[in-house]
Amino acid sequence: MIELRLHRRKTNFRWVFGQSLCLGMLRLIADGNRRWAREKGLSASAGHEAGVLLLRQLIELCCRWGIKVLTVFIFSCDNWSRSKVEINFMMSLFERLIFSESEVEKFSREDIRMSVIGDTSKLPKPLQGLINNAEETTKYNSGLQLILALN
Ligand SMILES: CC(C)=CCC/C(C)=C/CC/C(C)=C/COP(=O)(O)OP(=O)(O)O
Repeated sequence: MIELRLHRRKTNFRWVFGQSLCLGMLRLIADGNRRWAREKGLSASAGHEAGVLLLRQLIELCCRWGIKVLTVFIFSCDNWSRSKVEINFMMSLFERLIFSESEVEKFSREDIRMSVIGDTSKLPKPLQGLINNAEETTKYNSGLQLILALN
């Protein structure tokens, strides 16, 4: 299994995907959203939003390259120490861009099975509901297994 910290400038995606294709699984740790935004003179929120869009592209690539299991660590316990505003923004991103019904429908059309690992009990209740719905809706899909590690 390949594990890397996802840093836009340092990651050789071609190499990573080549290796992962052989092994069928890839494990990523989201990192550097704020640094990337700062370098571009953007806000942390813009960095997180770009991070989620990058995640969507990675998922597409994994489907295309035939990777069977993609695990992404998108929120760690340490992240709770950030400001309330930033945490709320990250939670709203997860709700809107990953677990909303319309996004889950898209994942399902691509035959992606979604699962969440980690302690979800501290997440906002609406997000918990969306996660349950995503797991339930996609549980019989047999393409890419997308595992999102939260908290
Ligand atoms: C695959 C991918 C990129 C997904 C992004 C999903 C997302 C919005 C996660 C939010 C929390 C997080 C751990 C961001 C990582 O960058 P950071 O805020 O720790 O940035 P820093 O390392 O520059 O401080």
